Amino acid sequence: MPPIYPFTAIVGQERMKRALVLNAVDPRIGGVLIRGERGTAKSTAARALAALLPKVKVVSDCRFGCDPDAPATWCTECRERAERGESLPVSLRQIPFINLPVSATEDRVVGTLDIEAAIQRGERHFEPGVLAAANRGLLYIDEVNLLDDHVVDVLLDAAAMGMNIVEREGISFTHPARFILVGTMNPEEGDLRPQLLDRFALSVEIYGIRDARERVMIMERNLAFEKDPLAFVAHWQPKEQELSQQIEQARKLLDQVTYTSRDLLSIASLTASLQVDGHRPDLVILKTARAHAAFEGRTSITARDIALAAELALPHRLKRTPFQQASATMEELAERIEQLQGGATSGEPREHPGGMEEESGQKKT
Ligand SMILES: Nc1ncnc2c1ncn2[C@@H]1O[C@H](COP(=O)(O)OP(=O)(O)OP(=O)(O)O)[C@@H](O)[C@H]1O
Repeated sequence: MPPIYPFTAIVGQERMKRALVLNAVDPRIGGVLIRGERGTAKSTAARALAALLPKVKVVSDCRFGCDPDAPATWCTECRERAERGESLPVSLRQIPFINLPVSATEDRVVGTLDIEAAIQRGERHFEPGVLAAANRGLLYIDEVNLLDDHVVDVLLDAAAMGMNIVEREGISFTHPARFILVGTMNPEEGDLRPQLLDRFALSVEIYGIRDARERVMIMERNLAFEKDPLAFVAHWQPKEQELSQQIEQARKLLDQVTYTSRDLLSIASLTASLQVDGHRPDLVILKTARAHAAFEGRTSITARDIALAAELALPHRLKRTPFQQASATMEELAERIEQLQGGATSGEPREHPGGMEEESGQKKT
């Protein structure tokens, strides 16, 4: 594999980096949509993140990279092998980075069942698609707004469920499809339908950096990388290692992160006052705030975690009137949340267990 430009060598673009890292801490957050200018390190950051993430344990000869420690998520083939009493070989694998082409069809994404083989020979043949290749990795969809709406719908459904179920003529095949979803788009080339927009958990608006010194730094680093990629990668390796370990620690801590009823009330008051649609944003803010607390090595969330999460979860969900600016700044959001924290005095805060599933009825995917 050719050397990859390191994540930690990307200059600025902190909000995009934060959204990506928090999805890596908890892929159940549900992905990030990066909207904005070309040439702003979107694909560089996504590819670099996949390269630095810790290796994962897989069933070595499984086409879907099933997790040997999570039998409930196994594909149809691993399940059948286990039922036959076969022991499944285990190895470590680098997480895959999958780039979805904009011309992708539904079959290419979900995979195909060979019905003729089933009818003529009684055999089940499943040709894996992009969802299989992306399992436990990072799925990058460049120009998601130009992809067929139905394909986006199928992708987002699988991402939310964490599995891909293909059914045809009474035959079905299931495999896990848990991945970090990263979509990008240039709004000048058309927007996503609001229904699809809302199903991306987080969003980030990205612009070219205006500061001349930072632009110089971008040139210098890219020239150094082009001149001697291996030396450049080696130079950044300690920082990459540090971030990788921080993400790994955060993943372990995540289920222990608690929140109080006051935190929930802060989130609810914020989303209610901004009149966002539905309840998805509330859940996304909570999950993201927990991932941020875990990333900083804490086991309870603070108003700042909620503010940082809201900054990522709300921009694409704020309703615009013709005369309104949709982008609430970080400071405005933080101010709102701090006010809400101060005002939420009804009853004593109650500790909740780390898992939000009990509270929201949401299942881990
Ligand atoms: N902030 C940055 N720090 C370091 N390098 C950067 C930065 N922004 C852009 N670059 C460099 O600029 C080039 C273009 O970046 P990249 O291909 O990631 O852009 P992109 O946002 O994915 O654009 P497109 O949508 O056109 O593919 C790369 O060589 C990348 O390393």
